[in-house]
Amino acid sequence: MKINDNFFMKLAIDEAWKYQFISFPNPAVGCVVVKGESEILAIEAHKEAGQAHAEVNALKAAFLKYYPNDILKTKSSSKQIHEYLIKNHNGFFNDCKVYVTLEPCNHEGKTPACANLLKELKPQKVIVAHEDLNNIAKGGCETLKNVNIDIDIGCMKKEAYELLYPFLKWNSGTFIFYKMAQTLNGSIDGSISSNSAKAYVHTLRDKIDLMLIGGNTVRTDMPTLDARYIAGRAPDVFIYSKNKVFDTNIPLFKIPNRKVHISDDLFKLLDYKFVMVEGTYNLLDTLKDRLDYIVLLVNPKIRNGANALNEIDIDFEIVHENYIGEEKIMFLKRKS
Ligand SMILES: NC(=O)C1=CN([C@@H]2O[C@H](COP(=O)(O)OP(=O)(O)OC[C@H]3O[C@@H](n4cnc5c(N)ncnc54)[C@H](OP(=O)(O)O)[C@@H]3O)[C@@H](O)[C@H]2O)C=CC1
Ligand SMILES: Nc1c(N[C@@H]2O[C@H](COP(=O)(O)O)[C@@H](O)[C@H]2O)[nH]c(=O)[nH]c1=O
Repeated sequence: MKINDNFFMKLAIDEAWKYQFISFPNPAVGCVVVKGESEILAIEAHKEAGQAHAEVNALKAAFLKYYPNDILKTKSSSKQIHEYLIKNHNGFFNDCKVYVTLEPCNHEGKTPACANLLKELKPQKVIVAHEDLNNIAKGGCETLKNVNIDIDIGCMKKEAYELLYPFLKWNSGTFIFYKMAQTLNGSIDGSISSNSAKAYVHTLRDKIDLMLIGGNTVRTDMPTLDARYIAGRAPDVFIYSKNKVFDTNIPLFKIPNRKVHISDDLFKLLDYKFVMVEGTYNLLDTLKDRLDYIVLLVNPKIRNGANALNEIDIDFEIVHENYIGEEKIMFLKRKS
């Protein structure tokens, strides 16, 4: 593979995908710092809303790579890191290139503006994959150009757009993704996922506004649908059902402060910004026109079990793929 801007930006994009959805309501963003021609000092991401942005994490990690015992390692809040680096950078970043998947923010929100930090640190070049479309945060590239920092915009823009897309959608309406776990041979019933994949799913449950689940799954599994693997918050639940008759003694109805909607009208979903559907092939076929992304978790085993319905016929594009332990995770969208 050629070591060029695309190579470094791909590292930033892949890092950001690890926190896709988990950074809600913020976008998933990744950042790589390279010293000189090709010395990679840091590959970082924005991990959670309220925590430091990708650039701040990457600039901190890059500095500590050269000065591992510097007092900077004790600074954890974004504001502290900004202030410390601005006072103590000593020109360290002047021969560095900073690759970031989204234009550095130009406004003070829960954390200080990344464009302001970069402006002070004066890296040799900032390479941005996608401009910020958010009216409040945009303008970072302009700020950097105004102090003569070399800027390049548009490196791996399509891939950066797929990364940014959930954020654009939940900011302007409702983002809906479908989560399905299966074995290598496509069976979907019983316990499939490893504990680490289940913990990942519970991390998603903790972040979403609403979970949609089919009526038959509720009757068959009598599920809880909480985030107990990570001691997280249980989302509201929408049971998609025509039948509408359920035993309300099952655990999902017993969670305090949870709203449970039982309906065959999907209009209610639009009251929520971030929705996860947990289901399998039948429901996927029914809901396919409404889904933004599909998250498929494939456990590397083959075993007897319930499988796909015969009539299903959907083509997907793989937007991103990775592993959670031994489990394959794929982010898919329907081919248009
Ligand atoms: N591996 C995984 O990730 C998951 C596995 N599962 C497994 O899947 C199996 C169940 O799958 P499946 O039988 O497909 O059941 P689902 O509950 O996922 O989907 C079918 C149900 O959705 C409701 N539904 C479908 N179309 C409509 C519509 N147009 N309007 C309103 N409601 C509608 C119906 O509920 P009703 O009958 O109440 O009207 C129907 O029974 C179980 O074994 C469960 O363990 C389930 C989720 C995730
Ligand atoms: N078995 C299975 C999943 N099944 C989903 O989890 C629900 C059970 O949730 P809870 O009662 O909270 O444990 C079940 O009804 C179905 O929607 N999901 C996965 O990621 N991996 C798995 O192996």
